[in-house]
Amino acid sequence: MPSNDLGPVGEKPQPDWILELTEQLPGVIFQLHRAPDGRMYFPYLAGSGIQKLGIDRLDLAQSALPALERLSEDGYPRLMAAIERSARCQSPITTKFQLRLADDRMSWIALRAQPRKIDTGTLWYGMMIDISEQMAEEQRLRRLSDTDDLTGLANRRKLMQRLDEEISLSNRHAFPLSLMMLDIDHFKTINDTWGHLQGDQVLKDLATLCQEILREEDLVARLGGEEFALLLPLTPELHCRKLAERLRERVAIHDFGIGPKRITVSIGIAEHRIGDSQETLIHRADENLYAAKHSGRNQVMVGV
Ligand SMILES: Nc1nc2c(ncn2[C@@H]2O[C@H](COP(=O)(O)OP(=O)(O)OP(=O)(O)O)[C@@H](O)[C@H]2O)c(=O)[nH]1
Repeated sequence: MPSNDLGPVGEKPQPDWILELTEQLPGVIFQLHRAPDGRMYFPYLAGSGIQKLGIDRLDLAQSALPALERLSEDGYPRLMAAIERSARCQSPITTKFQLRLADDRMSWIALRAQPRKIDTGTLWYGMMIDISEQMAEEQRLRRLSDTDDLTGLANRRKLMQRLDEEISLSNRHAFPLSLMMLDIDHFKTINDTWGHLQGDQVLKDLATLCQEILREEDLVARLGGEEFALLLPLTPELHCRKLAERLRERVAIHDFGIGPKRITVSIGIAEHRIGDSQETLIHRADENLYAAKHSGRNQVMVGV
């Protein structure tokens, strides 16, 4: 094909070996045409991925709609915005989205395409490839890096990330937000008396108790050792204090495998104030935890 020929390749005869090569590709290569009125179609489509899509390429040569209708709810506006931006700035499209394939599976698709202005609108030269496996692996690794090994709770890294998001929402919209810092009392004695394995079991059971008492949108994290943080979005201090009391009482009567009434916790609470950073909010909750420890442990403290 001459380099100055910008027309659709689907209209030109191709040698057999090109046809064979393109049909075997593990993905899809395409030309996508968009007219000034926004209508789109694929003048050229090739690759083994077309079978997985399960839409006749002759239909797609008339209109891109049957493929666009398979996009996920958030994938559709994202792709449309990418196409619009690419046409306006004549910049490449680099995006990914979820698409329903012929077997009804939602697959993650990566799309790269280069636009060219032509007389009849914009013509993209691009490729799509199924990246569902990579996305699943990425998700698995992200979960691992966000999770505390022993309890399966969120770890400090995840807490900081959520705290960042929730604080910026609260700063912007004045949504209430509360944070509890919780520490097991005399945990060293528990380890020394019952052994480290039993100590680990206490930590796991406490993680379960915390999760049972909170809502799904709350976050329980283990910060390390016997220290936990509970982040409660849309929760004012008064409500948080009631939950903290309930949790403290439940822990105090629970049998962690060493008989009931053996374990207690101290809890410090802080409510978000406009302008707070992660550090100031955590610091206030920590100060209250410290005060709870120094006032005799097995209590909830709010004051500072
Ligand atoms: N079993 C177990 N113990 C841990 C883990 N991480 C930290 N610890 C132990 O937790 C204990 C914490 O002891 P301290 O910091 O003295 O606190 P404490 O004994 O709870 O005393 P107060 O907090 O003042 O009530 C130490 O003995 C640590 O070895 C863990 O993952 N598993």
